Amino acid sequence: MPSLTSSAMREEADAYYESRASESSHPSPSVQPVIKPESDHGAAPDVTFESVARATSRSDFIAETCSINEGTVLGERSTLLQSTPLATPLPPTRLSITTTHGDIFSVAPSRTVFIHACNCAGVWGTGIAAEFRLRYPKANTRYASYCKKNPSDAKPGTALLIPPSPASEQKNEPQHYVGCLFTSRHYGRRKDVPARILANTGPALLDLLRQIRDARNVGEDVGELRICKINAGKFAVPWEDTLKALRSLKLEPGMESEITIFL
Ligand SMILES: Nc1ncnc2c1ncn2[C@@H]1O[C@H](COP(=O)(O)OP(=O)(O)OC[C@H]2O[C@H](OP(=O)(O)O)[C@H](O)[C@@H]2O)[C@@H](O)[C@H]1O
Repeated sequence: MPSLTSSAMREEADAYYESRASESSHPSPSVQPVIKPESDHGAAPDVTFESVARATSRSDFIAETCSINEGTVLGERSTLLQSTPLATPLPPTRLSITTTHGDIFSVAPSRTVFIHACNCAGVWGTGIAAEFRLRYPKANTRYASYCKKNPSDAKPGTALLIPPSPASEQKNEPQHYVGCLFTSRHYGRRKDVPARILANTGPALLDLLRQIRDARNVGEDVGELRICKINAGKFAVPWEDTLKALRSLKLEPGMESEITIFL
């Protein structure tokens, strides 16, 4: 395969990435190829179309380009990499899910976020919600008053991130967050139908991830995310359906992507 000129290669690279972007659900990177015009730095890098085709992202392409040109444009390599932010990998756009068995509350590091499905009526009645009520009474009070005082905010498809209580800090107890996903308006016999609960689940988790991102952005130390088999008990939604909804979630930039499900 003959070598391409840098402008021809830029066109090949653009065409290649445009076709990849249309095949994939990942957003197309808003970056430009790093190869400079020949006039910028003398001889064009000796890059073939195979190096473009081998690369799976533009940053791979840069790495590939640099390694191919070791010895010939090595002096320029550092300039290229320093002058461009392109080597940063694309942020994950899907949840990275780890599953484990056991008690969600066992041996949890400080700052862990425990996530469960909630109704919008302010009641942690039975199931794992009752366990939350006993373990985190202050969080229960906060959740109940949020639902009562802000009925227009506590809507299905939203979430509430409850920070650790200051009292737990004073008593030197573990500092835990509670993440409430409002997946059904009511509970018991008035709970929403499974299809509605499922439709609320993705937006509720995204809202929680937004709140976590915002808290971290102002310097809060929000730790790992743990979630139970939400919706699968009292809400009577088949677990596989909820898992599918979690897997298909599209994350926004800066959102936490790692989550552990306790089965
Ligand atoms: N320690 C533990 N570690 C790990 N997993 C644990 C566990 N303990 C239980 N689980 C599992 O956690 C899943 C969720 O099952 P749940 O039935 O609780 O919740 P859900 O999400 O279906 O429903 C929400 C409504 O439940 C309540 O409703 P009430 O108010 O009583 O009307 C709330 O208030 C909401 O409204 C089930 O797989 C359990 O095996």
